[in-house]
Amino acid sequence: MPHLSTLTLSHFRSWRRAQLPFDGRIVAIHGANGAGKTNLIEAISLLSPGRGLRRGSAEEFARRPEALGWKIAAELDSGQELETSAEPGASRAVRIGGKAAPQVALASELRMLWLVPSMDRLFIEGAEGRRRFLDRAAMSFEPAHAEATLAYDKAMRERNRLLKDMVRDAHWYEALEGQMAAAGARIQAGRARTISALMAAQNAAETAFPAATLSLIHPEAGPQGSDEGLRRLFAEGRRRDMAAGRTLDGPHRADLAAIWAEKAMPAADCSTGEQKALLISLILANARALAADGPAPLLLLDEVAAHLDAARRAALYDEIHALGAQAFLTGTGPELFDELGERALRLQITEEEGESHAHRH
Ligand SMILES: Nc1ncnc2c1ncn2[C@@H]1O[C@H](COP(=O)(O)OP(=O)(O)OP(=O)(O)O)[C@@H](O)[C@H]1O
Repeated sequence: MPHLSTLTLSHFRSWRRAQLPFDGRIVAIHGANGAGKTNLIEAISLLSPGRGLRRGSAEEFARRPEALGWKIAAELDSGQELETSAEPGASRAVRIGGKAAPQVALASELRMLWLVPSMDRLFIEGAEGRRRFLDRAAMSFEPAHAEATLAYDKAMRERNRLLKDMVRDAHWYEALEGQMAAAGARIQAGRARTISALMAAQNAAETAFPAATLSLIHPEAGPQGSDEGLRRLFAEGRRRDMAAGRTLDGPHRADLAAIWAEKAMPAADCSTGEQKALLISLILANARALAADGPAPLLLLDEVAAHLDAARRAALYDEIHALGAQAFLTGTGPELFDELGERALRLQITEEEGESHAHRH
């Protein structure tokens, strides 16, 4: 399975400089609050396209107070080298094998899934987070999903500008709506395939985690799936959209509905611990589905262990180990990782005078 064999951090958040070797085993990271554990796995998350697991900006990542340029470099077991960095005031750049590359190209090098504490409220908060969660899963299966969402958003922003400027001329809209419909239909198809793949992977597995029944829903009924249907939806919505000054309906309003299958309970009504178990279940299902026809993804699981009782924790570790995935797990105390035994490499993170350090033991 592909894994990181070395990670080098330079001036990234609380990390001034570090070079960390890994061996493909699970990495159990412990340390006090604020030591820099999340910063470490956030750095790894930036080896995939996007803004990382905390959705930060290139500027925020720069180590304060110096605010020099930052850099993250990794060597994979295949020998491939990935690097991402940003100079002060510039956006982040990517190099693959020493050559400048677009950010989206990272998705073809490494597949990565993560679970972070801010996702604990995923089922309770607005649709945007769930949509992003689903789209990230879709991208993990098909990197081209990212391009479709970028194309859709770009055309929609231009359409919204016309709407705000009260442009009435239909032909200005037709080209943009055509682009939105084509990209939107691809997005919706990718989402539908992802939902089927996740549910199939949950149902096929022997797992300690609950299965969720998933569906794609929309705030309004309308043709949301096909190129032609979407074209009609946008054309018919023009007058109403103009009054609102933006595109009111379309794939950008879709939502992921989740139900705890066995209890027929909507996820939002499940307990905090149950919601966490559902999320873990979805991430594991995603990882299993990926591993079924390709390499297992990297897993970044921030403070997941602390929320689970000992039996569920042991089950999680067994399932990750069975996947063969290189997983990075964080927690405040080393005892949270006892059940992993020899299956994990252990890193303690400490912080001194605002600088994080890693100690292997
Ligand atoms: N740009 C930055 N420059 C320097 N330090 C930073 C920067 N951004 C965040 N920090 C510091 O990093 C620390 C937070 O690190 P991190 O979020 O990794 O903690 P953690 O070990 O995961 O802790 P917890 O267990 O509380 O989640 C804070 O002390 C914060 O001040």
